[in-house]
Amino acid sequence: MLKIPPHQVAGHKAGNGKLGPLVDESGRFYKPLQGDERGSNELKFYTSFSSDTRIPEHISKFFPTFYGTQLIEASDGSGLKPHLVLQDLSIGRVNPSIVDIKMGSRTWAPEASEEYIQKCLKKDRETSSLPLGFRLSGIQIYGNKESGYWKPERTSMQNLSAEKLKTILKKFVSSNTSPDMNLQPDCAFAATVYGGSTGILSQLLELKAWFEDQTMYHFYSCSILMSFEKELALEGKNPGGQIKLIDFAHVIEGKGVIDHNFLGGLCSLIKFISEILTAPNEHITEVVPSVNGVN
Ligand SMILES: Nc1ncnc2c1ncn2[C@@H]1O[C@H](COP(=O)(O)OP(=O)(O)OP(=O)(O)O)[C@@H](O)[C@H]1O
Ligand SMILES: O=P(O)(O)O[C@@H]1[C@H](O)[C@H](O)[C@@H](OP(=O)(O)O)[C@H](OP(=O)(O)O)[C@H]1O
Repeated sequence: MLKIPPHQVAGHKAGNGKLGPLVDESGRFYKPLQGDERGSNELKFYTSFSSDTRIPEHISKFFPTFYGTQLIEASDGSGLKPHLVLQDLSIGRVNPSIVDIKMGSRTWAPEASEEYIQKCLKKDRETSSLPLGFRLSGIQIYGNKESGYWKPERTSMQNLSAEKLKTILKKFVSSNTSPDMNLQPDCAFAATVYGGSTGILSQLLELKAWFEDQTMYHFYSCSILMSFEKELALEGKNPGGQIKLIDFAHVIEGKGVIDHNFLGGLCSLIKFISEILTAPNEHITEVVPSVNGVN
C-alpha cells in the first residue's frame, strides 16, 4: 500500500490531486520523475553516482540508496508514471525532528536558462542563501506527546538572520520547543544529537573533507536532510542523529573543479553547529563588568 510520506518537510507534496512522492511499508520512497530535464537529470545523477566506484563507502552512506525506477500510480490520479525508487530515510522513525537545508548561496547551475537563473537569483537574494550560504527549506520539530510537532510555514524559515537561524538550530535539539522565538531554547539534546563521535557535527566534518577534494560533481540546489528520533532523545537513549543528501535535479559535472558553492555553505553550517555545541547557553552568559579595565 502506497501512502503520502508522513514526515515530508519540503518540496512538491502529494495530496489534494497534486503530484508528489509516496512511500510503501517496506522502506521505499517513490519520487515522481518530473517530466522535464529536472527528472532526467536526477535520474542521470542517481544512475551514475550509485555505480561510481570512485565514491568511498563512508561518503555513499550519506546518500539514499537508489533502487532504479518504477512505473506506479501517480498521486495526482494521472495514471502510471515513472518514479525514482529510493531508500525511505524516515522508515522506523516514530517522532522524528527533521530539517531540510538547501545548500549553497547559489541554487542555479551555470547552464540553466536565463529565466530559471533569474527566478533562483531572486529567491537566493531574498532568503538566507546569499548571506549565510544555505537556507532552511522546511522543518518539523517534535516536542512531546502533549505539544506534538512544530511545523512552521516554510517561507517563514527561509530568510532568517544569522541570530534567528541559530535559535532555530538550537530549538531543533531542545526540550522546550515552543514557537515563541523569544523563549531561549535549552539545547538539552545538543550534545547527543550534534556532538559525539557519531553525531551530526562529526558527519558534517566527514562530508566536508570529501567536498574539499572531490571535483566530480557540483551539487546545485541540493539539500542536507538532518534528522533524529526525538522519542529516543526523551528516553535518554542515542537519538540517531543523521545527515543525508537529497534532491539532485540540478547536479552537474564538476569538470575538475571543487564545488566551492556547496562547500562554502557546508562550512557555514558547520560553524553554526560548532558554536551551538561549544556555547549552548551563550544567551544567558552574564558579562561581568570589568573593574578598572581588568576582567
Ligand atoms: N529518500 C527520502 N526519504 C524520506 N524523505 C525524503 C526522501 N527524499 C526526500 N524526502 C522528503 O521530501 C522532501 C522533498 O524532497 P526533494 O527535495 O527531493 O523534492 P523536490 O520536490 O525535488 O523538492 P524541491 O521542490 O525543493 O526541488 C524533503 O524535504 C524530505 O522531507
Ligand atoms: O526550481 P525547481 O527545481 O522547480 O524547484 C524549486 C526549487 O527547488 C526551489 O529551491 C524551491 O524553493 P524552496 O527553497 O522553498 O525549497 C521551490 O519550491 P517552491 O515551489 O515551494 O517555491 C521549488 O519549486
